[in-house]
Amino acid sequence: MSRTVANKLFIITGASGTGKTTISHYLRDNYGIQRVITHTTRPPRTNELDGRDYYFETEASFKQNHYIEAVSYSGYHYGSSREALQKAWHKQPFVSLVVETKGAEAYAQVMPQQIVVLFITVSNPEVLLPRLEARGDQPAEIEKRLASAESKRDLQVPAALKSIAKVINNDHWATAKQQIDEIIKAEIRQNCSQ
Ligand SMILES: Nc1ncnc2c1ncn2[C@@H]1O[C@H](COP(=O)(O)OP(=O)(O)OP(=O)(O)O)[C@@H](O)[C@H]1O
Ligand SMILES: Nc1nc2c(ncn2[C@@H]2O[C@H](COP(=O)(O)O)[C@@H](O)[C@H]2O)c(=O)[nH]1
Repeated sequence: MSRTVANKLFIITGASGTGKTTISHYLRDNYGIQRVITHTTRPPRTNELDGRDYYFETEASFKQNHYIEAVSYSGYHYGSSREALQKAWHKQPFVSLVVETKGAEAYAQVMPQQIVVLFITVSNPEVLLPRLEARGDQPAEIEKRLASAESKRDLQVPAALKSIAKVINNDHWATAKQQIDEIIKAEIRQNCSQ
C-alpha cells in the first residue's frame, strides 16, 4: 500500500537581515525544500527576478490575488497567495515560506497542524546594518527599514508564537546551520514514522 506524506510548511520568520532568505536557500539546496513565492509591490533589488524571488506586482495587480495573509511592511504591500502555496505543494510535500511575524501568526491561526515555525534571531541587532549593506540594499532603504516599527517588532518572538516557534540564533552561520539540520531531520523522521 502506498503512503502519502503529509504536506508541511516551514515558516521562516524574524527581523529584516537576520538571514531568513539565506535559510530558505539552504533548505532548497540541501533538502530540496522549495520556497513558496510571495507577492510584493516593492521594486526588485539588483539580481532579483520576477517569479523566482517574488511576484512583483503593481498596486492594481496586487489586489487581484487570493491571499492567505497580506501585510504592509516598510511602505510596501506583501502577501502570500493560496495559488502559490497550492502550486508549491502540488510539486512536493515539504515547502518553505519567508514572512514577517504577522504573516507567521496568521498561518498559526489558519493551518496550525501543517506548519513548523522557525524564528530567526541575532544576539546583537547592530549586525543587521552591515548585513543589509553587504546584500547591496540602497542606504536610504536600509535606514527606512531598520527604523520601521515592523523591523523592531520582529526582533522578538511574538507572544502568539512563543509556544510553537523554534528559535534559531544566526549570529554564526555554522551554528545556525546545525540547528536547522536537527529540526529538519527530526521533521523528516517524524513524517516517515507516521
Ligand atoms: N550568519 C550570518 N553571518 C553573516 N552574514 C549573514 C549571515 N546570515 C545571513 N547573512 C547575510 O546577511 C544578509 C541578509 O540576509 P537575508 O537576505 O537572508 O536576510 P532576511 O532575513 O531574508 O532579510 P529581509 O527580511 O530584509 O529580506 C545577506 O547578505 C546574507 O548573506
Ligand atoms: N506577511 C508577509 N511577509 C512577507 C511576505 N513576503 C515577504 N515578506 C516579508 O516582508 C519583509 C520584507 O521583505 P523584503 O524582501 O523586502 O526584504 C521580510 O520580513 C519578508 O520576510 C508575505 O507574503 N507575507
